[in-house]
Amino acid sequence: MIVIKYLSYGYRKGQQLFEGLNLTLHPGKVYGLLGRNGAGKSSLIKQMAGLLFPVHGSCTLNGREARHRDPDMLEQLFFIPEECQLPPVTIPVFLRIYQGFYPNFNLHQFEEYLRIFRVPPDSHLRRLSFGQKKKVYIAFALAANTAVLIMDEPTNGLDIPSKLQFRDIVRSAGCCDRLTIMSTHQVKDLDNLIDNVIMIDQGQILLQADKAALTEYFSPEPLDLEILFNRVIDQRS
Ligand SMILES: Nc1ncnc2c1ncn2[C@@H]1O[C@H](COP(=O)(O)OP(=O)(O)OP(=O)(O)O)[C@@H](O)[C@H]1O
Repeated sequence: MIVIKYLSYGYRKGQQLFEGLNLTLHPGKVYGLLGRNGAGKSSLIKQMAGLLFPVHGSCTLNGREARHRDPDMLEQLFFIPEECQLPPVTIPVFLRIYQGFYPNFNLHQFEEYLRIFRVPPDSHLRRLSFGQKKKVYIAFALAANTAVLIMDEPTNGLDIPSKLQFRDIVRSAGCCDRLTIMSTHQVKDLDNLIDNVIMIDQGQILLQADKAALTEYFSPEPLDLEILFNRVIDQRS
């Protein structure tokens, strides 16, 4: 569970991005963090990953302060940044170095995800394109089977077929108690993966709701997250 309580944060003194933010995320759910460019999505999920620290308030992962980045917490947390930096080694060497950090890592799953993404498993990471590197990172992250998986704009840099493969892989990797949160400003890319929607703008949470509840609310009209998102944002402008 991720619990954010009264979190305030700003990059510069006197300029608050978040002020008194509260949010609780539960295991077993896939959260979509939606917001336009500059809304604060990356900053919020970096707080969850312990990469930015609250000025006031707290952010805890399963009861531990994220900012402490305890080894016990880190082996159950995977964060995929928007731009993935990977060491200049082959995939087998990468695996030898990193898989030991994740006790639930599953090699068979990793190989299967690479196969679906069409990345040769013996590739040298230095020779892969931006999108191919991102696929290796995503495959590794899902195969790590951590309790918490945080992805920042995971579909950025993926071409259209790869976005479909991404959706298939995330769906097939879904396990009952993993908490997944994905940020995006491209709502359509993640629409049918998400089961809870969080919309933020200018550092504030505009809406948090289960997609099932939203679907029922909008029934008999089909729920279109992109239209809802634009409507919520328009009301603020
Ligand atoms: N390192 C930084 N130093 C100063 N300001 C920053 C820094 N990183 C982000 N910001 C500012 O914080 C605000 C939120 O940025 P953030 O990257 O969290 O937004 P975002 O919703 O992830 O945007 P995008 O969709 O473009 O990735 C923006 O106004 C941005 O200019």
